[in-house]
Amino acid sequence: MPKYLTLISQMMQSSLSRSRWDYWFPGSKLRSRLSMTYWMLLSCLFLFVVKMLRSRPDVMTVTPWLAPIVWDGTFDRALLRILHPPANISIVLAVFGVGTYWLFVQPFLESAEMYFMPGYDIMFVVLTERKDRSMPLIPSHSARKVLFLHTEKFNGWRENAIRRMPRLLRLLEGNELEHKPDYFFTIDVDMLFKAEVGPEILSDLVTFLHPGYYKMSPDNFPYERHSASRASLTYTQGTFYYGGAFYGGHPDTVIKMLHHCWAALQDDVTHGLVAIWNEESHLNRYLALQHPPSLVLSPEYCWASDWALPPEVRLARVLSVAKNNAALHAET
Ligand SMILES: CC(=O)N[C@H]1[C@@H](OP(=O)(O)OP(=O)(O)OC[C@H]2O[C@@H](n3ccc(=O)[nH]c3=O)[C@H](O)[C@@H]2O)O[C@H](CO)[C@H](O)[C@@H]1O
Ligand SMILES: [Mn+2]
Repeated sequence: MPKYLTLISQMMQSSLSRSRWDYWFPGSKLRSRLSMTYWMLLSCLFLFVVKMLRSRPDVMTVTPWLAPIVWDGTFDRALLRILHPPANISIVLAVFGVGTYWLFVQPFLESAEMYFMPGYDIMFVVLTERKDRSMPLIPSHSARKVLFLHTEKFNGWRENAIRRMPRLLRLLEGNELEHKPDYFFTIDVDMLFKAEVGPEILSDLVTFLHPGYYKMSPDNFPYERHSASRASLTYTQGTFYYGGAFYGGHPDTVIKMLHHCWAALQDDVTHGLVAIWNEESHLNRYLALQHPPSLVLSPEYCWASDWALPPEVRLARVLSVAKNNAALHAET
């Protein structure tokens, strides 16, 4: 065979030989559909990131792992309502009103009734040791339900705060709820909703930037620094400091996080250790190393009521109430 014919035959064979792509996805139609979907998804992600970055150039709106950081002006509620149709989504918001913290329950529920996820199917779960729970709570015309559940009162503020984790696990894994909600959130009770908190918070694992540390560099974060603790993070680890007051997401994801953090916290206790910010320190380590949040709320979602608003915080959607800790904790 002449040399040039051998060359042509070799070229044809090599073009016909199956590439790795052909091997996994035989059939050209499927192949082209997959590659089209891939490019469409990639372009959507690119457009999304560009839009997020341009919407609020004064603040960080996307984490290094591409999770949105929700600031006023970064989302379109009408669009989000289409993506998360209120008719199809059930949400539980759980709060603890144990001991002296009972006094926060009424104003908290009134504000939540007004501003927490208007239009959605909401069940408020209030966990308390009190038998007498009589108060107006939320207006009787409200479509929202309040479920009171018993929880144990422990000795002292710290114990009551950390014991929320195992109690929430029991709530989510047991049969106290009629059915598992689509989303589950928990929040400190010493809070007031001041403006709408809507579908922009719906995601797999949600937490918020602590208002005291969002402008600081990670080496100034109050992470647990003692290497013996299971909450510890080194000075080169972690990107953000998250508050422990408000978190949630899909129930199964929250359950996984609670199991991990509660086991780590108990392990610390058996070694005589208490992390610097209790369960908040364990949450921070989990979110920094094990499972980065899929959505991060800006400090708009937990601002302190006695702090002035800096220009980047256009509004406080949720305010933590100024409280007299000495008096509150003395009686609890
Ligand atoms: C804004 C923020 O990020 N707050 C966190 C912070 O302190 P805080 O000072 O905000 O904690 P806190 O006193 O509000 O306690 C946390 C919550 O536990 C409940 N509670 C606590 C004690 C008690 O006797 N009865 C009772 O019901 C109540 O719902 C309260 O809101 O650090 C705590 C460390 O443990 C928690 O991580 C809080 O979520
Ligand atoms: Mn609080």
